[in-house]
Amino acid sequence: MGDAVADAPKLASLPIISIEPFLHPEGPGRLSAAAALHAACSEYGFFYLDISSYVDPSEPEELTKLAREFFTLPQEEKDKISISNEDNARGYQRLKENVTNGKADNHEAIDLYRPVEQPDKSKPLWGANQWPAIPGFRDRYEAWIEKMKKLGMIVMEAMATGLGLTPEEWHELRSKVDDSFWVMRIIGYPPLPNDYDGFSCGAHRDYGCLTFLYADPTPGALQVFLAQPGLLVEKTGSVPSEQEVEDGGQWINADPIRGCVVCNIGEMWEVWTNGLYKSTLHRVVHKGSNYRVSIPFFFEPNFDARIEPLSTAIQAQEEDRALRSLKGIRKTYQPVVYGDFLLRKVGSNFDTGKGRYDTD
Ligand SMILES: N=C(N)NCCCC[C@H](N)C(=O)O
Ligand SMILES: O=C(O)CCC(=O)C(=O)O
Ligand SMILES: [Fe+2]
Repeated sequence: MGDAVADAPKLASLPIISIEPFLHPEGPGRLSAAAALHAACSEYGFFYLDISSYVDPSEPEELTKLAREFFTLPQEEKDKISISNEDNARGYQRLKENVTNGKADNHEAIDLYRPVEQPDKSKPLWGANQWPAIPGFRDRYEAWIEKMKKLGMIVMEAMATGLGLTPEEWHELRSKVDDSFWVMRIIGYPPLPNDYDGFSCGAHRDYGCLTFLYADPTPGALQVFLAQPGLLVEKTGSVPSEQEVEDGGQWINADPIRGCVVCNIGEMWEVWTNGLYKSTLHRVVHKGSNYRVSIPFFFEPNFDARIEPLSTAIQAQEEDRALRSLKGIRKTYQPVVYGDFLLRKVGSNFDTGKGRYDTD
C-alpha cells in the first residue's frame, strides 16, 4: 500500500542553490540567487544548499564519526544521558522512543536545544543539554552549531531579499530570530525491519524556520513529498491522511550531495508568507543494510517570537488572487507564539498515550 507510493518513479529532483553569493555583502549574483531561492521555497519548500564555500565538507563527516562512536556504545552507557534525567526533551532517546503520528520511529537520537540561562528540568524544554563523554565530541559539535546559527541568519536575509521585503520588514523579521531557539538532533537509524509498523521517521513538517540537514551518504532514506500545486489544504499543525497524500503528489528521494546540506522550510515560514512558502512533508524510510547517521540543525525563531503573516506577503496575495488558487491558499494564517507551538509539538513527540509529558 504505502510501498506503491514509496516506489513511485522519480520525476523531479530538488534545486541546488549555492550560499556563495550571500557570503559577501553586495556580492555579484546575489539577486539571481535570491530569486532562485524564492522559486525553490514556493515550489518545493526543499532544496540543496551548497555550503562548500562556507565549511569544509570533511567537518560534518567528522561529526558523523563521533556520532557513530556514541551509538555503538552499550545501551546503559547511552542511557546515562537519557532525556529522562532532564526535561524529557534534552538528551538521548532510545530506539523507538520518539513517536510520529502515533507510531514509534525506528531511530535513536541525541536532541540538543539552545541552552537557557536558568535550567529547570521540571519545566518542559527548560532543562540542560547532555553531552556524551567522548573526547572532542562537544567541542566539535559546538563549532558546528555556531556555523549553522550564522548560516541561518545568512539564509534568512537572502530569503527576505528573494521575497522582496522592505528594509523595515527585514529589520522586524530579523528581531524574531536574532536569539534563535535552535535545535539540533544527532540521529542514528538502524535498517528498518521489513515488517515494521511505522517508519524510520514518520511523515512530518519541521516546526520553525530553516532546517539544515547533514546526512551520511546513504541513499534512498530521506523522502520529500511533492504535492500537485493547489492540492494541499489546511496544513499547519496537521498531517494529511494517506489518501490526501496519494491524491496529491508523490514522494521523491532527497539523497545527499557532498558539499551540500538539504535545506527545508519550517512551519513558521509558512505562516510568515501566508502559505506561499511550503513547509513540506518529509519522512525517512531507511531500508538499506547499514547504520545511517543524520544531523539536522533547526534554525528557529526566538522562543517568545510572535509569528504572523508579513504584510508584503498578504498584499501580494490580495493583488494576485490567481496566485492564491495556484498555491492552494485558502485561509489567512493565524498568529502563533513560536515557543507555544514548539511545546505542543515536542509534547506529542513522546506521546505514547501514557501522558508522561504534559504541557498544559
Ligand atoms: N524540531 C524538529 N523539527 N523536529 C522534527 C522531528 C520530527 C519527528 C517528531 N517525532 C514529530 O512528530 O514531529
Ligand atoms: O534524518 C533525516 O534525513 C531527516 C530527519 C528529520 O526530518 C527531522 O529530524 O526532522
Ligand atoms: Fe524533519
